[in-house]
Amino acid sequence: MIYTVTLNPSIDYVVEVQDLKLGTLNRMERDLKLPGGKGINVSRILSRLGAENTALGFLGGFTGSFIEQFLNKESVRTDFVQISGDTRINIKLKHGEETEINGLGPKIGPDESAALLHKLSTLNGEDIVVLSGSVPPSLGAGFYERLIAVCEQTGARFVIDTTGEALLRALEHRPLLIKPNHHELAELFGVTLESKEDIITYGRKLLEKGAQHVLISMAGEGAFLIAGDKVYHANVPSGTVRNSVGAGDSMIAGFVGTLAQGGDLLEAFRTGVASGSATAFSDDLATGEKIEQLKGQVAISQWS
Ligand SMILES: Nc1ncnc2c1ncn2[C@@H]1O[C@H](COP(=O)(O)OP(=O)(O)OP(=O)(O)O)[C@@H](O)[C@H]1O
Ligand SMILES: O=P(O)(O)OC[C@@]1(O)O[C@H](CO)[C@@H](O)[C@@H]1O
Repeated sequence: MIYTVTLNPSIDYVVEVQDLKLGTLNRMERDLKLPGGKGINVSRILSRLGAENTALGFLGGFTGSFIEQFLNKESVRTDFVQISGDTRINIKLKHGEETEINGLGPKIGPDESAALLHKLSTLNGEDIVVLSGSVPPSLGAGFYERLIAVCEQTGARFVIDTTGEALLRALEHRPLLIKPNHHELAELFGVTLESKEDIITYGRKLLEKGAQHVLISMAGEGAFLIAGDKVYHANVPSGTVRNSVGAGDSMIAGFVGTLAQGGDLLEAFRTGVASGSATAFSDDLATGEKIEQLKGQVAISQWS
């Protein structure tokens, strides 16, 4: 079974304003309220791909109830720790370009964090845990390390989608997958990546530091998968980008869901890319049908 962990879920309040003017009243053309947070997005796509999963993390208040009900209506299984604070609301403002304003997130108390660690301690070696997204400030920057330690005790494999020090510290624990985009990869090493060869050189370093598979997404410019001594490249399908929120999460879901269902590495890569693009071409996250449709447009070749 796959478990996703979203420490800091959100309602994503998607607001479309045609001609945004700061310092005055603007009226919305359209708005949309969606359950958000990276692990939750992974869970929604996994369910659409038929991959059994449970969404874990913290939810509280009226915003938390909205998310739980929405997920349950989509038949996403949930087992969140209920907290006393209100789950945050993140604003996704579409005004020709996309501007995001993400909340800090509620305070998580010691009993609440202990309850999540306890849930994870019941997993086993058959399970995969996807750890995604920001950590609420009250949990402290090292909280992912505590979750990884529990995964290691149970034998569950883990995927981590975070940035900076937290990602680097996770590598020695041999994550099944990490998925930086090329900008995050450059930031991790404090370098400028001038060419595809540079991207591969630094991607390989993440493998050397412990990651089992490294996916490097480059938005509309394709993606690399680095595994063992092989590097594969995928093109991305063409289409009209409507929304980039959750494209990376969809890619992770497509990859991990395929592996968990017994698919091979290249099929996982293909499904990952198709899932990311299918979300980029949709208002909400991708549907299973759209992902299937796009898979045929993803060509994978061995790069080196
Ligand atoms: N312009 C695009 N055209 C086609 N596919 C895209 C485009 N942008 C994103 N995607 C798809 O989504 C995947 C992930 O995109 P990206 O590299 O932007 O990751 P990310 O930065 O983690 O995404 P997010 O916007 O969710 O943070 C890509 O590999 C690709 O499959
Ligand atoms: O603040 P974080 O946890 O870094 O990111 C949260 C978030 O921006 O990521 C998801 C898209 O990947 C959205 O659903 C959500 O609003």
